[in-house]
Amino acid sequence: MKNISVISDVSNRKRQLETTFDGNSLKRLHVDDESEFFGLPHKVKHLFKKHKRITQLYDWQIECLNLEAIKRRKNLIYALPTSGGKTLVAEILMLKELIVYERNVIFILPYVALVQEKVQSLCPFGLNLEFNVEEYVGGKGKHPPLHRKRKSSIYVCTLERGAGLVDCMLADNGQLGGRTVGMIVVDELHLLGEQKRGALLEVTLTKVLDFKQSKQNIQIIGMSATIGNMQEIGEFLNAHVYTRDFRPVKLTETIKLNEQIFVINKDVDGSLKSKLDRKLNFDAYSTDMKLLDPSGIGLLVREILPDGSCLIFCPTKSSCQSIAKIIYKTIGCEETQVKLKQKEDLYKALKEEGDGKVCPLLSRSILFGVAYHNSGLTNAERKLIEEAFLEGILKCICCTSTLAAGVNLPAQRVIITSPYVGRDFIKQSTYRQMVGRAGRAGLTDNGDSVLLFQDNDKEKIKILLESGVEHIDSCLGTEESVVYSMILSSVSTGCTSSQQQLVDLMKRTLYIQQAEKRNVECTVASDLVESCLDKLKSINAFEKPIEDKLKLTSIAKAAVAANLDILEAQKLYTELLEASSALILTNKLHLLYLAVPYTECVTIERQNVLDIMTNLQGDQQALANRLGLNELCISQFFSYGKIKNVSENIWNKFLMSLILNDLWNKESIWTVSKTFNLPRGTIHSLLSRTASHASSILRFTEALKDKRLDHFPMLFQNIIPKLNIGILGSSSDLESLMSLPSVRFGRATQLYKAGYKTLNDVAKANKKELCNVINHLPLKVSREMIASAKLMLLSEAEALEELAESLRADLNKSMSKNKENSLWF
Ligand SMILES: Nc1ncnc2c1ncn2[C@@H]1O[C@H](COP(=O)(O)OP(=O)(O)OP(=O)(O)O)[C@@H](O)[C@H]1O
Repeated sequence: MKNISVISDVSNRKRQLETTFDGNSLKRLHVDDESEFFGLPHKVKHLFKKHKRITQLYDWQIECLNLEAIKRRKNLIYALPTSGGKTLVAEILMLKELIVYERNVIFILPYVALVQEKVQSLCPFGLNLEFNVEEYVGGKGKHPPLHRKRKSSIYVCTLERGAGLVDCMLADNGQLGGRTVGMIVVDELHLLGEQKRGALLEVTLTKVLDFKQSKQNIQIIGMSATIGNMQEIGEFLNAHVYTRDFRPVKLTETIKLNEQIFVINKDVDGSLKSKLDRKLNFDAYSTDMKLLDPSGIGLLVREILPDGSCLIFCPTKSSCQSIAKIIYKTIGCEETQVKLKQKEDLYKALKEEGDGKVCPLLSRSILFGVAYHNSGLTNAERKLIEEAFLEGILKCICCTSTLAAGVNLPAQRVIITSPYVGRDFIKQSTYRQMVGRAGRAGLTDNGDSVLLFQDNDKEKIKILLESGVEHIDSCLGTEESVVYSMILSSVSTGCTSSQQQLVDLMKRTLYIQQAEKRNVECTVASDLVESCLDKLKSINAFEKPIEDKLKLTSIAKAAVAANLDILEAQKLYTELLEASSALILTNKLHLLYLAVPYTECVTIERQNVLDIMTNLQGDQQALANRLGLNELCISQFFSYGKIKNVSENIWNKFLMSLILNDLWNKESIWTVSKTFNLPRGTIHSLLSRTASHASSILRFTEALKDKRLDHFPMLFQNIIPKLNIGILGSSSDLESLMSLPSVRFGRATQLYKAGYKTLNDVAKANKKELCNVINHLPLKVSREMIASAKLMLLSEAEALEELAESLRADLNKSMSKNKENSLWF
C-alpha cells in the first residue's frame, strides 16, 4: 500500500510536510498563512471576495467548518434551506484538499448546467491557486483521466460521469490521473431518492465506502436542502450530520385564492396559520387585461417593479410561453425604457446563438424585461437568459420546475402559478426548492413567494404546507440494471471477487439497511446477490470461475469501462459487428445512427415521419435498406402508426440519426426543427445525449480490443468533438473557442469575428475589451472566460511537458540499458 496518512488537523500540517502522499510535496503550502482562512492561504479569502463578493462567512458556515468531525476527516452531510450558503462550505473544504493536501477531488452535481456553472466559477480559483479544473459532462472529459502529476485536479461531473470516475479511481487503487483522491463531494444529496439516478448515486457511494473502509480515507461530503431522514442517511454514509434552519434573507410565504392573498405561518406545534394580507387590486387593469390575466399574475409582478425581480413557475412547458405573453402585455410600457441598450445586446446575442433568428415571443418580451425558460430553448439561449436575469436586464422569467433545481437564480419574488407540475400535484421538496429561490443574499433583505391555487385544492394545499420534509427511500430495489452494474463494476475494479464479498457490499447499501430496519421480508442481501449473479451468469457476463473467483468476460469488462448497461453493451457489440461488415462511410449518417442511444425516443408527428421517409436520399435510403426499413415498414407505419418487422429501437434510432445528419450537413437548427416539427431544445438534448453515448462507445471499443472493431475508436473520435459542442455544422475554427465553459456558438462566432480566434487570444484578452466587442457579456463571465482559457492552455502545456519528461525518462532508461549491454556505446 502507498504512503497514506490520515490528516487530523490543519495544525498538523508541518508534520504532513514530511509524510506526504505518493511523493507529492506540499510545496504550495505557505506556513505563514496558517489559520488565516480555515487553514487556507490568505489569498483564498481575497478570491472569494473578488469572484463571489463574499467578505464574511455566516455563523453556521464557521461552525460547520470547525466541526470536530471535519478536523478528524469524518464524512459529513449537512442540510440547510435553499440559498443558505451550503456550497461555500464545500468549496472551502475542497480547496483545502486540493491546495493544502494536494489530493484530487471529485465534485458530483446533478445537472449538466450546474456542472458547467461550477467549472466556470472554479476556473479563476484554479488559475490563482494552481489546480486543474476538469469538466466531465456528456462526452467531455477523458476516461480514464489524463495523468496530471504537477498539480492536483478537481473533477466536476454529473452523476453518471461521476460513477465512471469512481470506477476508474477504484481500479487504480484510489488514484485518478496519477494522484490520490482525497474527497468526494455530492451536491443535492436528496437525489439518492430519485429512481435510476438515485440508485446509481447510492451504488457509487456504497463502493467508495467499501473501499474507504479497507484502503484509504476518502472523505465524503454531502449537502442538501431537503432530507427528512438525515440521521438514517448519515448512518448509511457513516457521516456526521449537521443541520440548521438558516436563511440569509427572510422568506415570506403567501398563498393566493381568487383575489385574496394570505400570509402563511406555522405554529410551534407545526399547525398551519394563515392571515389575510391583502386583496389584489385589479383597478389598474383594463377590461381586456382582466380577460387576458384573470388570476392577476401580471399585477403580482407589477408589485415588485421597477427594482425587484421575479421567477414565475408554470406547470407545463407550453404554459411558460403563454404566461410570458400575459406578463409582457400587462406589466406596463415603462419597462421597455429600462436598460434598453443591454436588452438590444441581449437580443443580438440571442440572434447569434440562434443562427440569425430569435424566437418571435422572446424578441418581443425581452424588450419588457420578460423571458420564458424551458427545455424547448437551446442550452445557449437558456444560458443567455439566465445571465441577463442575474444582471438585472431581465426582471421576470417564466419557467418550469426544472429551473428551481437546475440553476442558481435568486429572485425577490417567486410566483407559483399552479400547485401542479404537469398533471401531478406538487411535491413538498419541489415546492421548497421553488420558494427557496426567493430573496437575494446581499441585495435584498427579504423575499416572498405566492402560490396560486383554486378552491378545490384547498385541502391538498394545507397538507403540502403542513407536512414535514420528505424522507429519502432507496430506489435500488426497483433498479435491477443498477444492481447488475454494481456487481460487475466491483468485480471489474478488483474490489470484490467472490460472492461473499458481494454480499458484504450489498449489506452496505442504503436499500438493504432500510429494508432491515423496516423488517421488509424477502429483502436479504445474500438472496439478492445470488439471484443477480444467476441472471448475469445466464447472459454470459462471467468467465468460468476458477476457485470460486468471479471473472468478467471481455464484453462485461468493456461495458464497465464504458459505463454501459451489460444488456445494452451486448446489443451494441452485435450491432457494431454487423455494421462493421458494411459500414457506409460516404457521410456521417451511419456513424451517427450507431451513436444514438438505444433509449432515445423523441416523438415525431406521423405526417412528418411519412414526409421524411418518402423523401430519403441516396445514403439515407441505403442505410434504411441495411436496417430493413423498407416500403412495407412505411406502409405499416402509415396504417397503424407503428412498424412490425423491425424493432422499435432501430426505427427510433434511424429517425434520430436523420435529425443529426441534417445538422451535420449544416442545415440550420430552425430548418431541422421545422422539418421534424420538434422544439430546438429537444434537438439539442438529443445531441448532448448522443455525444455522451458516442464517448461510451469509444471507451467500449477501446476496452474491448476486438480486431474486428478496431476501426471504430478512430471513427468515433472524429465525430465526438462536434457532438460535444453541440453545433455539428460549425467550422472547426470555432471548436477550440467553444470548449470554454461559457462559450457557445454565438459567442464563439463573435469572438472569432473580433479577432479572438484561439484560446491563446482569449487568454491574453482584457476583460473590459471583451465586454465591448461581445454582445451581452457580463464582466464576471468575461473574467471567468479569460481565466478558463488560461487554465486550459496551462493544463495543455503541462500535459505536454509531462509527456516529454516521461519520454525522456524512458529513452534515458533504454540508453543506459544499451550501455550496460554493449562494449563500445
Ligand atoms: N457568507 C456569505 N456571505 C454572503 N453571501 C454568501 C455567503 N455564503 C454564500 N453566499 C451566497 O449566497 C448565495 C446562495 O448560496 P449557495 O448557492 O451556496 O446556497 P445553497 O445553500 O447551496 O443553495 P441551494 O440549495 O440552492 O444549492 C450565493 O450567491 C452565494 O455566493
